[in-house]
Amino acid sequence: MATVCLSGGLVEKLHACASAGFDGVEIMDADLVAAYESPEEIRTLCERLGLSIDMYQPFRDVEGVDEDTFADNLRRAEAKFDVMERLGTDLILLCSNAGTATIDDDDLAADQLGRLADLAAQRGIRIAYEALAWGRFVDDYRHAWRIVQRADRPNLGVCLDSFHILSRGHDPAAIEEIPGEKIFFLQLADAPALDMDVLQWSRHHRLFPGEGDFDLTGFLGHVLRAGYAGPLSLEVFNDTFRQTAVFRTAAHARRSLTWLADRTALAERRDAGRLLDAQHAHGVDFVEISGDDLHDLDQLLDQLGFAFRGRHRSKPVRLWTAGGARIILNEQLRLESPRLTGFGLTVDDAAQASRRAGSLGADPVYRRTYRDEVELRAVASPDGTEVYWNDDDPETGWVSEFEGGTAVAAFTGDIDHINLSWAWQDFDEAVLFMRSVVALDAEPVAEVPGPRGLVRSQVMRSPDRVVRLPMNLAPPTAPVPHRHIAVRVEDAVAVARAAHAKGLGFLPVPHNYYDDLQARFALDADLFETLQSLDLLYDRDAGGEFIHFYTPTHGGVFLEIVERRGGYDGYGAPNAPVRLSAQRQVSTWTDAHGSGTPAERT
Ligand SMILES: O=C(O)c1ccc(O)c(O)c1
Ligand SMILES: [Mg+2]
Repeated sequence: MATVCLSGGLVEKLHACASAGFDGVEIMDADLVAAYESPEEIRTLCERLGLSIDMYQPFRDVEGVDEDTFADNLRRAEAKFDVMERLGTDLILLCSNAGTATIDDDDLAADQLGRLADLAAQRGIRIAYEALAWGRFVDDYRHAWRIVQRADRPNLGVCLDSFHILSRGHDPAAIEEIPGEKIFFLQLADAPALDMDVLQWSRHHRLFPGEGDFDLTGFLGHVLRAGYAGPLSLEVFNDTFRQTAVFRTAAHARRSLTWLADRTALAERRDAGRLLDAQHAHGVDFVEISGDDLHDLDQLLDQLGFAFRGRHRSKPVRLWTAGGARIILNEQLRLESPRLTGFGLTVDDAAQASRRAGSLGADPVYRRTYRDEVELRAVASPDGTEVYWNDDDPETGWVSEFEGGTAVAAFTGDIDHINLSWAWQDFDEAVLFMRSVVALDAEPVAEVPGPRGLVRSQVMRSPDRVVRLPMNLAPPTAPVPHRHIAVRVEDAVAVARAAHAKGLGFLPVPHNYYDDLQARFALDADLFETLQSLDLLYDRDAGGEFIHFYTPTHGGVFLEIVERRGGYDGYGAPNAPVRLSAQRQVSTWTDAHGSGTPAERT
């Protein structure tokens, strides 16, 4: 772990690395310079914590300069070699010159690196030369390797950093042409696919492996096939991770490395460090809403046509269902306003899913259960939202613990998707959590316009696409992140009509939306009239059509009813701005006028 990834002072960072299970660190020059502890004290602390100091970094701007400047560079280097001796580490990272280089000449660069290496050799120090993506004359790892070959010193090798290579689109396959023992160090970082200045991208937007768009499994495969046997180190410059609690970020980073090592072990057919096979979810078992008083939600579910299936035998928990859509209302937690606090997934082997989650460092959740009740296996996601696994038929299993319900649902449904919003500091960790612990795949990041700006959104889904979790970034001002449950039905128009008849107020859709819909799709008159009269939304893609509507929000939750016609594969994203604006309209009106919705006014 590079200490630059974490928040706080050097001593805290080292404690956090050790407690997360790292066995070595790259110490950042800036972290040491700002520390009150001497290099000897840091060395002792690392020894006691069981951390090796695998590298000291970075040293900058050595090669491609005139002789006077180079002489000063050697003087600077000697001072850092002194510090390394006191720290007890023998490897230093040298970044390709991005600041002072004036002479573009590989022979000169090789000569200067060679002379630096000779100076280092007198102290038993090795140098790992890294091509920065924004280096002045050397910005490609293949170029750095050519210079290292030309210098031809035993204590001079390369440092490979996935960010510099993949951000520039350089083919990592040529890594296999470098002998493994000349790769002195490996730094791993993921990143979102952005089109921006590469230095800014690197310094602010790197992510832990599994959180971005880089193919790190493929990358690491090339490095291992080259014969590299040194540490796998994370070097992630990211403003969010520098602001979150240091122990938590270290644990999060460790999960990322465990996951990547496992994926690569699979790809490379190595068995070392292999996790249990992932359990792919094949359905949503239930979604749970918690709050102090959930009677408004009882009413909402009743109006939508859900069946009340009863109360739990031993807990203040109620169950509503419609076909395979099971919604639990839980009044055990003393939350002031309702929140979506958990969901269950069906898998082949729940015990294995939870053992694998444990190996990935996920926090187990304990729910009070009695001997004659079904054992619940769950873990807590980054913001505490609980994820359960079930490998039984729910109808004969946990559902039978609910008693006293009689009604039959007005329709059959299924959970189509669960929309989860996350606070800014939890989002990246949530992507990794869903990918690693919950074994979902990540779709590319999208941006949805809303009244408060563009909202970052990313869909996570099971390989068979049955379980879908669109995730988005909650506005920083929201007191509770809004989340919703989308229920798929055969006939959304019929469900809407019946719900209207039972007095359910929908989110009012602006007339302008329907004008625009007609302009885009030229719908037939009947369908158009139906949509408009019932406040329904519509979308179409190459595969089919989508009809949907949203209920009003209760605390932080609302429901969506969706109908997929043909092979429609989206989530009505083009309608999200209209939904967000309608929700804002309702809450603005409520804030200003106390209660009620515009729909109730008309
Ligand atoms: O942003 C930088 O300057 C920087 C420094 C050291 C590294 O290893 C690196 O990848 C980037
Ligand atoms: Mg680096």
